[in-house]
Amino acid sequence: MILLDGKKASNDIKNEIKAEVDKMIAKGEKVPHLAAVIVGDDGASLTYVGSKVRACERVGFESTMVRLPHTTSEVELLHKIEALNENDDIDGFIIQLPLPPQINTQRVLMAVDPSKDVDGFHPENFGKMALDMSTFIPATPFGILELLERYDVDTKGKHTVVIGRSHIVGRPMSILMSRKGWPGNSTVTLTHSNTKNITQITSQADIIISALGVPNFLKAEMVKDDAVIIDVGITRVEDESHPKGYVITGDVDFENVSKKASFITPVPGGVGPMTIAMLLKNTLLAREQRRG
Ligand SMILES: Nc1nc(=O)c2c([nH]1)NC[C@@H]1CN(c3ccc(C(=O)N[C@@H](CCC(=O)O)C(=O)O)cc3)C=[N+]21
Repeated sequence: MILLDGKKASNDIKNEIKAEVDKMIAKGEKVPHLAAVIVGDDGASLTYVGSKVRACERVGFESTMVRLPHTTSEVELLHKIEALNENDDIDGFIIQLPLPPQINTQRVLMAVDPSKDVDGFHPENFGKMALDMSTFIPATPFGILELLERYDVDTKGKHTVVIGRSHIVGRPMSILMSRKGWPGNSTVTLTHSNTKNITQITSQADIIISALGVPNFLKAEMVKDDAVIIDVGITRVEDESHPKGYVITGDVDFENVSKKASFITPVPGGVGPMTIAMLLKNTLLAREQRRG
């Protein structure tokens, strides 16, 4: 079994990005500037956005965190987005999800200038991705592709089973794994909450990408020998014995599944850190495209 070490790969990527930023600085160019908008004070969301800001500092990017109260109206958020779209100093920005219930997420994501949409959530960018056009690929799926590539995982002609059809992971992942080229070229089955007999499907998978959010959902009995296992789950499970009061738990019963797997991502330290590294990569791309 080979561990797909997202912590290590993300550090390598950050060093590569840092080297690019150093070149920009040496030439007297403006460095990439990422903004993150967070509405409300959900603990997990604040942690993730905090990690993104720290990652920016680490590679030499400028960053701005925009904090809005949980009572923010959709119109107020749309005005903030308009300001970020027009602010020439900002190269890319993200609206941290989930948003409070009074705000329509799809309308908000459609308001982001596609050229600054480093999350790749705008329908124009999602459409481009589905059509193999160059665009911002959503950070989590992008990070998974990057991990498969860095560990030289063979995906061609393999059966990939994706669990979960979310707009930010499962759905784009199913499209990307079926695309021509590598990583990709696999035969994809997209499973979800209405899938019947999921064990019958996962047992036939060469590659399983689980983005469900149910701790320890994927058991050893559901996996065939030598499968490649990608765990996107990051649920906080209460645990009094831990200083933080919780442990981050993946979708995969790692202890038992890892005994059968050829490659497997740990949680934490797998897909999560890759997500942050690829957001930085998209922001660097946004800067380069805006410079022309
Ligand atoms: N607009 C938007 N873009 C996102 O990319 C986005 C989002 N909204 N909403 C929530 C999800 C989740 N997400 C994670 C990022 C990093 C870790 C991460 O670094 N995880 C660490 C552990 C972090 C911890 O201690 O909680 C790890 O897995 O090792 C996890 C999850 C980005 N998301």
